[in-house]
Amino acid sequence: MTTSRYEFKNFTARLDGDKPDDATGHWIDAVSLGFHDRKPTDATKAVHIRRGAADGKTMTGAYDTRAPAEAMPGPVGTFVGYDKTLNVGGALLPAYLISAVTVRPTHRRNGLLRRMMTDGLAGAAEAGTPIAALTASEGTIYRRFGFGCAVNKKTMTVDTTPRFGMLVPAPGSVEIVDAGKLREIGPAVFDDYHRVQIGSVGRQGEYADIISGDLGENGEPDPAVRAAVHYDDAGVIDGYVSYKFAGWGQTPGTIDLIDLIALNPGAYRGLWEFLGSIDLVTRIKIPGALGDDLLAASLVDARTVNVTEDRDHLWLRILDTAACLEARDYDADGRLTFRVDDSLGYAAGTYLLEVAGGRGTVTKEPDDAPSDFKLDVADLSAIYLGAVSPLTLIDAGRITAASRDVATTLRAVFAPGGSVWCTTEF
Ligand SMILES: CC(=O)SCCNC(=O)CCNC(=O)[C@H](O)C(C)(C)COP(=O)(O)OP(=O)(O)OC[C@H]1O[C@@H](n2cnc3c(N)ncnc32)[C@H](O)[C@@H]1OP(=O)(O)O
Repeated sequence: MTTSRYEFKNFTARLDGDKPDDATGHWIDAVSLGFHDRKPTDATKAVHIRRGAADGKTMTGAYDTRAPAEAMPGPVGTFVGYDKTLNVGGALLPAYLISAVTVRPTHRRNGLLRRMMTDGLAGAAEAGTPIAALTASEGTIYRRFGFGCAVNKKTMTVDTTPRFGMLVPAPGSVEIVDAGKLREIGPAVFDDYHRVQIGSVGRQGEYADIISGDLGENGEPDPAVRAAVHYDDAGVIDGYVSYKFAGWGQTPGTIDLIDLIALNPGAYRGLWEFLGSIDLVTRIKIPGALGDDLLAASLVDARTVNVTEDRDHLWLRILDTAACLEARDYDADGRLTFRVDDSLGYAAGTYLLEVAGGRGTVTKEPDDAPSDFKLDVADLSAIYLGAVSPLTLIDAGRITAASRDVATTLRAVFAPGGSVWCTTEF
């Protein structure tokens, strides 16, 4: 495996007048090829470039220096990295987000992903970013780079026939608003939500366009997008929903949820009460639902909620063990020593975590110091937010614990202070 025939270039997306410049246009074509999407028009590419400008994305392209003249122009490998924040419970931690990873089928398994990933992680570590994050197209790719799945998501359908109803009426009220209003309301509500929701990842600028219907799947505005907001008892907006009728061709009548953000459980229940009240529709499809079953617990008939898929969503990769462990809050005190393996080196070592009064202090110990746990950085990353129980990973043979006592202490110390959920797709 060699990457010597390839040239790697980093750049930011650029427009040349109304069109993407050649490098950017070809790079976007390569990404659409990799994900089997339709080739976007120059106008669509320009919309995405303008909308994404504020996210500070660095695009990487891998170019074949031996490409024949007939070959599709542009990179044969693509990769994007940019900086956002991750709510780790008690803090918004700077996070390096990775996305748009593709390698052309004719160049796969030559080490291009490995090269782009290791370069990207090296840059993030050098910049002092303590953690990296991604969502994966397949579950088998990223563990080798130190990523562990920390948050799952559920795809659900909800039956809103008369069986649907809340056990306890929600507080506040709901109003339908013009979807365009979400362009301002949406990001403001999300910012408040991001500050309190463990597992939440800061969103790309394009979200404002998507939830307001300004940017549909084909890059054009989507007039089918509708919106409602929830007001608390004091009349303050504390949640919104963006949704779309799936069309008269669908039986039963169906609404596809685009986004639902609620700052508290009352707003969440209120928005669901509203969705359940929409006439001519008896099914709501949700692409990524709260993992803790709040909806089912709120309903008269929990069987109206059908989980059609429950799978990995947010993958994390700790780059700085001490910074990550000291950043989050803890609900239980404890004194635990971890021996962390990391094939790329960043998080490796033996660390003592001492938790008192909700805060953790980390001391780096000699590598051969005795430890309570031996684990790979992928598994430390998986249990970090608390949604994945360390006991499960111990039983799976992924974490070695010195005793059951230290294992139960670890579970108590790492238990999250609330639900852990990530609604950001990236
Ligand atoms: C964050 C995201 O963007 S997720 C989207 C990922 N992209 C896609 O799914 C699009 C379609 N697939 C592709 O474009 C490519 O097949 C990629 C990007 C997944 C892999 O790119 P490649 O250049 O072939 O990977 P590369 O040769 O660097 O392989 C690196 C390692 O990953 C392994 N690997 C690569 N792809 C896969 C896979 N699909 N499943 C399991 N292992 C894989 C390789 O075996 C290799 O293992 P090793 O180094 O431990 O021996």
